Amino acid sequence: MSRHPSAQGPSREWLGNAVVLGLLLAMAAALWLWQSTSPQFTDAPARWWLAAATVGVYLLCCAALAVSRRRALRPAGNAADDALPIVFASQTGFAAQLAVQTADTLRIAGVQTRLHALGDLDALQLQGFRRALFIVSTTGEGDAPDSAAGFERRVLSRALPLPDLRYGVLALGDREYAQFCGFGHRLDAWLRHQRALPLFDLVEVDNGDDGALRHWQHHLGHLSGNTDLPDWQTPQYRPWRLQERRELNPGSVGGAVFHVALTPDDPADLCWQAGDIAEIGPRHAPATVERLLDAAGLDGTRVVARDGSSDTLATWLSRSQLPAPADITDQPPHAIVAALVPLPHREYSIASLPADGALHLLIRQLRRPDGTLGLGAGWLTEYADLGARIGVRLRSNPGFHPPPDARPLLLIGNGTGIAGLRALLKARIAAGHRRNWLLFGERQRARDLFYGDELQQWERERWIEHLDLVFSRDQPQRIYVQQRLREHADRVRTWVAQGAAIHVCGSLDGMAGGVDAALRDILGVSTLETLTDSGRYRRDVY
Ligand SMILES: Cc1cc2nc3c(=O)[nH]c(=O)nc-3n(C[C@H](O)[C@H](O)[C@H](O)COP(=O)(O)O)c2cc1C
Repeated sequence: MSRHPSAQGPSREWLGNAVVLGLLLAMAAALWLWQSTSPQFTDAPARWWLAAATVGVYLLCCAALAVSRRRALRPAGNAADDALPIVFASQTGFAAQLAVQTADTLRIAGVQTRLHALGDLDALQLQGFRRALFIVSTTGEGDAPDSAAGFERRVLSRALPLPDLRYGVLALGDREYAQFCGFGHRLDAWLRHQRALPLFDLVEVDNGDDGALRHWQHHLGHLSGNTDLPDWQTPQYRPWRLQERRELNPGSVGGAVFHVALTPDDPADLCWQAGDIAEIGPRHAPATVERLLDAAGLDGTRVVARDGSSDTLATWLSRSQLPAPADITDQPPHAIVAALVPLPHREYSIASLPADGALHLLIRQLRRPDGTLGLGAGWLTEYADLGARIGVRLRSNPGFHPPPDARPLLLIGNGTGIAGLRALLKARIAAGHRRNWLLFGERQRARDLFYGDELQQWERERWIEHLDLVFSRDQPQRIYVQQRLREHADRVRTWVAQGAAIHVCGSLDGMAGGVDAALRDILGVSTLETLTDSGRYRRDVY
């Protein structure tokens, strides 16, 4: 429902005006009587009652005007308006351009949006938002863009409770500057301080990096419920091979989870750090492509060139959004390939180190409502044959790299989140750092303890000082990592006092929020904010 005046209809406006006019006439009559010499108004009590009634009517008019003005000023993005506000602050235009691109992407996914310049917003509008995306750059030496400097002075300098707001921040910057994404981080910290809840963690973009922008798109996909939208910029995949695939949890009540190992054609591609992300180019099942080719009466073995590379028509189709058979039936293969849109990438936390000689991924098979497998899981866990070529691009994720020193490290996660934590543990062991505490949750110990032998061996060899495993369904009452964290509140405080960093990897829904709330209660809001600001509390949650 819109709050625009025209949508309320002229009759309400006329009625309102008529009421105000009536009240004004009543006041005029009262004032005339006040001055009158008529006997019933010459005695003092009657005159004072009349005066009080007149003042009361006047105050009522003022209050009605204030309420109607407040309503008229309320922004388009309030609870009554479903359009998702996309708020941007740009110095040289890139953030503004990405705001438009974000709005276009969400529109394709069926989400209505509304663009706002941050500098034009006021506190009242912000309080009206239930969800919002912020796309902001940093200029000068960590400054807000000029157009948003006033907003920072007016709004960010004060408290403004925003407990009903859920938000995401895309922070543009350049790592060459000392205060990388400084304004984005200040905005994010302020929003968190006002008790707004992040939809996902802040995404930093270094110098327009395509990979970070694809990560933002990945979040837009989840936000809109459509994860199959084309990438803004297709990754430059490198050729890797599927070397190993193993189901880790047969019989689990959850979705099947696979350990997948990939090896590069070029050994120089074995180059990443613990905490980094692999972007994978998914493909359709061969049977799906064959059905399309049969229906369109086409020969899939025809070789076609595009953008300097050659492949069969079937291979081109397997990497692309599939057209309807009728749209390609009488088309020449080169015209079909020229019109194809590449499938979007899929992201996975890397579970190994280059020293392992392979990229290890942990992938849960997720199914769409119609029962078919999702794009990435389908390709990597079911359709690709061993030895098949897999397109991979590695993305640095500095926000989740291990601490550079021997400080204690508290690793918390659930489900496939163990992937990123395993890489961090391997890096800690390689560096000789023993003060590691792993707190991991899944459903049943007998089925879902991924990499259990390895973890227990690390514990025996004292590479893991504390190994806390929490299985939600192994006892009548459900327990999760956040409860176990609370049980160990004293140890958490001791470790943090000793300089520990905290890394969280796994589900955004449930786990990450629960752990965040537990840490707030255990350490206090201001300590947790300090840990976040100093990079000692880091998350890779999805
Ligand atoms: C004069 C100038 C100062 C900048 N200062 C910073 C800075 O302090 N920190 C940072 O992370 N990026 C800094 N940047 C990089 C910008 O944030 C980055 O180029 C961004 O993509 C610009 O987005 P915009 O076009 O929306 O303003 C600076 C860029 C310029 C031109």
